[in-house]
Amino acid sequence: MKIKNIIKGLEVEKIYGSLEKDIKGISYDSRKVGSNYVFVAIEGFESDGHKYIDQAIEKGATALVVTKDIKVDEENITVIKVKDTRDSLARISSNFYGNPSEKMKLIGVTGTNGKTSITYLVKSILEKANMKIGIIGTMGSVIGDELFNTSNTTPESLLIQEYLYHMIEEETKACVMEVSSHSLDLKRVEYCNFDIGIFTNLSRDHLDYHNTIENYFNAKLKLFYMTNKCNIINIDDIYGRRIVEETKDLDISTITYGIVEKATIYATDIEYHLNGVDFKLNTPKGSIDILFNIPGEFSVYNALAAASCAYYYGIGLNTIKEGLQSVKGIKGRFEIVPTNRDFSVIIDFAHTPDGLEKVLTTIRQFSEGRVVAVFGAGGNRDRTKRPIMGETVGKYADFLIVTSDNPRHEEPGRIVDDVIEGVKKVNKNYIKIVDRKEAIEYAIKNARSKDIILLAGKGHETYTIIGDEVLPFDERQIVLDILKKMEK
Ligand SMILES: CC(=O)N[C@H]1[C@@H](OP(=O)(O)OP(=O)(O)OC[C@H]2O[C@@H](n3ccc(=O)[nH]c3=O)[C@H](O)[C@@H]2O)O[C@H](CO)[C@@H](O)[C@@H]1O[C@H](C)C(=O)N[C@@H](C)C(=O)N[C@H](CCC(=O)O)C(=O)O
Repeated sequence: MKIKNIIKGLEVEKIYGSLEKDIKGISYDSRKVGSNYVFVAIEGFESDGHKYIDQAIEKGATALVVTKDIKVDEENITVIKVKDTRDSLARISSNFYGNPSEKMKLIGVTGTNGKTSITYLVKSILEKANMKIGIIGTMGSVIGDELFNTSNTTPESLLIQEYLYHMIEEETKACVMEVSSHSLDLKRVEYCNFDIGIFTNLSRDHLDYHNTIENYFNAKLKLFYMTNKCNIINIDDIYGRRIVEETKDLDISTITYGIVEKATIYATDIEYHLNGVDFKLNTPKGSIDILFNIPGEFSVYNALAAASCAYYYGIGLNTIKEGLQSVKGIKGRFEIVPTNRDFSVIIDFAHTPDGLEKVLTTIRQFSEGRVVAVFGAGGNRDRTKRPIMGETVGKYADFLIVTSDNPRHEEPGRIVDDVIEGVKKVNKNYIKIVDRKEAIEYAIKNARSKDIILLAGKGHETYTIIGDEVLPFDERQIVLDILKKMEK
């Protein structure tokens, strides 16, 4: 594609050199530049892409997108100066891949908790309506029948556009994408043509990045100004009600959902049990009973969000029911590990105070024995939430084993101490075992009849991040190995 076509719609300050060159690819990382590439120099948090321009040229870049004045051989290298290279990266990536989001139904899901589950529920329902669906999110990206692992929940704009392009090639009709607050702030989803935006809930998280919950909210809010057709909002959440208020003058539809507040789509007759939750799904076009296979109130909210999306697309209630009921579970979301013992082990991704409260109150509804929580907090991420996580788990669990969870570059013992600071305020029944495998082993070896052991934080992850290393760590397998060892 010629440079002049790639930069269509780009806000350009100055251009040096020819726009007639053919471009074979785009990269914002000098190490990944190939022959006849555009290199986009981004001023990041750790480093500045402008420092790597020489390397990018050496590797074959023939065009540069920059924000700073630079000196290069203008005969051979085209330089495009812009105000914002993150925004520019999103624009040129979308152009390069033929603006794929305009050729499909794109559904964005944002909020602190529930995003991943909702993407899989939407996929399940739309598939029952004979639509081929792609996913971009925490558990990787689903394109056709393949799963591609991504390190971010919402990848960089270049990768998003590439994935959407491949989805179109696979004749995918819709993509459900988890949209993180970081991605909204860092313009990864700019120029994505969203049909629908879904809001789940908002609670304390990522304050290391956003500093205040208000900034965090404002980042999420952006999505609801980007959608073209419909915003789907949980109005039982105070921030959901704010989104409805803030976007009320936009010329798009709003569907609200909830259990408590008067919403467009709502649940009644809710009956909770350990293996799921039954409820009546009510819509303006009628009601239907749902036997949902994932327990907890949070599951009702997730199901309502997905049902609202399907409802907007005119999918009938029976198909919605079929789609919801055919989901037997979602990896790492209230996942019960089969132990064949008189105690239970549940793996859940909960890693925020609100997420932990939701999963623990759900367990509390059915627990007949003790609730034992094995959990920790991630390193190089929001420190302020650690004691609050400790206090929350301390309130709901009978016994706590505070351990490591992706320490990254921090000293794991110190992170555990930060968590314990909060635990101590409410509960004295805790133990510190920094090594997560040993912590799980301790929980299982000391389990009593009817105990429920919650392994919180890792969820679907099958690795642990220590320093820059990503090491294998699959909790399902670890539990089974420990049980096997105990049999000997
Ligand atoms: C804070 C943050 O989000 N940082 C993201 C950001 O990094 P950055 O732009 O600051 O990169 P940098 O390291 O300073 O480098 C600046 C530029 O120099 C370039 N460079 C660097 C070295 C070199 O040799 N050559 C070169 O060209 C880099 O490619 C980059 O373009 O842009 C990178 C490329 O897209 C992201 O990978 C990176 O995410 C980091 C890894 C991250 O962990 N982000 C987390 C916080 C995040 O985004 N999380 C959300 C939410 C998850 C949740 O909900 O729990 C997510 O969506 O995943």
